[in-house]
Amino acid sequence: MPKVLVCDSIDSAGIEILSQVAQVDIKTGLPPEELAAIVPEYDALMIRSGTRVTKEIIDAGVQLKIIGRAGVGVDNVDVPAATRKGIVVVNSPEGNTIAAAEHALALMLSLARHIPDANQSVKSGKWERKKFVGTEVYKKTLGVVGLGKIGSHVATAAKAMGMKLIAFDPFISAERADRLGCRLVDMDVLLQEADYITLHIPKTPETANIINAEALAKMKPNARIINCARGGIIDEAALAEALKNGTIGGAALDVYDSEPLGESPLTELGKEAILTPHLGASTTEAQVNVAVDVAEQIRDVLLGLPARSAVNIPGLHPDALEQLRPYLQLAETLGNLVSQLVGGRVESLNIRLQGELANNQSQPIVVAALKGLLSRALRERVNYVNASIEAQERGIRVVETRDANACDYKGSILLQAKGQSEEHEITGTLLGDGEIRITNIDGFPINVSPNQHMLFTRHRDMPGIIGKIGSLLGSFNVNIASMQVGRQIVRGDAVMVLTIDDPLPEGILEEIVKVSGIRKASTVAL
Ligand SMILES: NC(=O)C1=CN([C@@H]2O[C@H](COP(=O)(O)OP(=O)(O)OC[C@H]3O[C@@H](n4cnc5c(N)ncnc54)[C@H](O)[C@@H]3O)[C@@H](O)[C@H]2O)C=CC1
Ligand SMILES: O=C(O)C(=O)COP(=O)(O)O
Repeated sequence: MPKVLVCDSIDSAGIEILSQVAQVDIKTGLPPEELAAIVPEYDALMIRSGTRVTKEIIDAGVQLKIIGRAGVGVDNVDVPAATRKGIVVVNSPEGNTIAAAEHALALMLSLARHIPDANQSVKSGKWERKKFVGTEVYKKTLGVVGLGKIGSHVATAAKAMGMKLIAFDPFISAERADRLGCRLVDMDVLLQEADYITLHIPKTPETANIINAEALAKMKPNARIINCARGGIIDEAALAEALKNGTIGGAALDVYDSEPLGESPLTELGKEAILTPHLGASTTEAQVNVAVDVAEQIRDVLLGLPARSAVNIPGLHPDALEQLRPYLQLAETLGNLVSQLVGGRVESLNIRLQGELANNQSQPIVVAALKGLLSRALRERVNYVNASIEAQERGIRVVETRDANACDYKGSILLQAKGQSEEHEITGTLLGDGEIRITNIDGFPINVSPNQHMLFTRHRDMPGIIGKIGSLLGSFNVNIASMQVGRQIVRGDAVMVLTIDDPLPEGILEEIVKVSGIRKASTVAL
């Protein structure tokens, strides 16, 4: 039974799903050295933001197949290191959207009405109505940085409260912003015009410290900023200084550069700063959503099925993936076949998607073909996660073309692989029942259902040659399952594909090429 290590607090609904297919160990709050010591036993890790999955942990995780992040941000996982090792990283892109958006809104209103400090004051026996006079958000301008899932929900709710909306997000269209009632502006305009700024961007090298001393200096003196996205997007020292100096009016933070926050100038501030301990996703509903979403994906991957929200595999909607799955198998088989025909190192691969496939998303098909191409050299070490990187590192030039008018079949894939001394081309399609058919080899039409053991020959089309090969195989006790010949012109060049029941015995290939008219023979094993 596979083993899953749950490293952070996960809702029991997720644990139940995992327990159906795996032994589940729950060990939260492990120091990195202890995690590194036990990770070799595990097939899967399930984490939240509390665990850092570094390259060291990934290297130690020799059995790891999947890392599941029960939430959105995967900045605590070394995704490139996982990809390099062929480990799938999945998250739950939508499970906590509402929770995070509502927390940002709660923080905005808390800043506007000083709720945390007023609550503290009443609990300490005081009645300070004058001290806690607030401001309305109605008709104020909210600047949304990052108009993705969470930012959009915040924008919709803020619109309903009568706020004016501006947004900065270089990756979304003005039409989408328009539909949300937002005016897209550049960052400087947003900093200068907003009364409230709310951050909903991932932490990346571009967004690190995007709110620094210079940005804070551009904000209105009474402006307030909310960070419910990631620590490190705001320069915390510069923010503490700006709040102390009155450069800006207030800040509410849920996330920090280093968590738990510990000693920080932020904790010494008054009612102008509101701090929560990374609670954005901490609602009962969101925790059930993310736990179920990620546990299902871990279960599926452990059962050999694809994950719906892998961050390091070409993404496809599950329905689209289901539709494409037979073609992925076809591409992988053709990749494997063509690499064996080429023999040595493949230097370039041309992938042509034909017929109805030409209008499809090609990336998963390309990855599948590369997986097949590399499987002879890398065996089970290559998978859908690392095939592209492995191909890139081996210097394989990949060219992708499309031909919607190639209409011999509904959809077909042509692979053309070039090695140092040989170049081969193979086309395949799917029959109605999803069965794979090879329809062309090196320009010769053929109709072969690929088999575990095959023999390919290139020969001159002349009387007697097929019989000679048949008797030769018979003399080595090789049973032929099927035989197909393809030629372009009578008595010209031809190809022959034999599917056989067992691997060819040693020495027989040498005998086959001695037969008059045979130019070349090679075996292929799937
Ligand atoms: N506090 C908490 O507990 C939670 C925090 N989060 C964090 O919230 C953030 C946003 O999450 P989602 O809305 O689900 O992500 P999303 O991917 O739907 O949206 C992110 C948006 O940021 C935009 N963006 C990326 N780089 C940008 C840049 N340099 N400048 C401006 N915009 C940029 C993207 O175009 C996208 O529209 C993530 O960092 C996530 O980790 C998410 C859930 C809970
Ligand atoms: O989903 C996210 O990105 C979050 O930040 C939530 O973090 P958490 O799962 O609550 O540790």
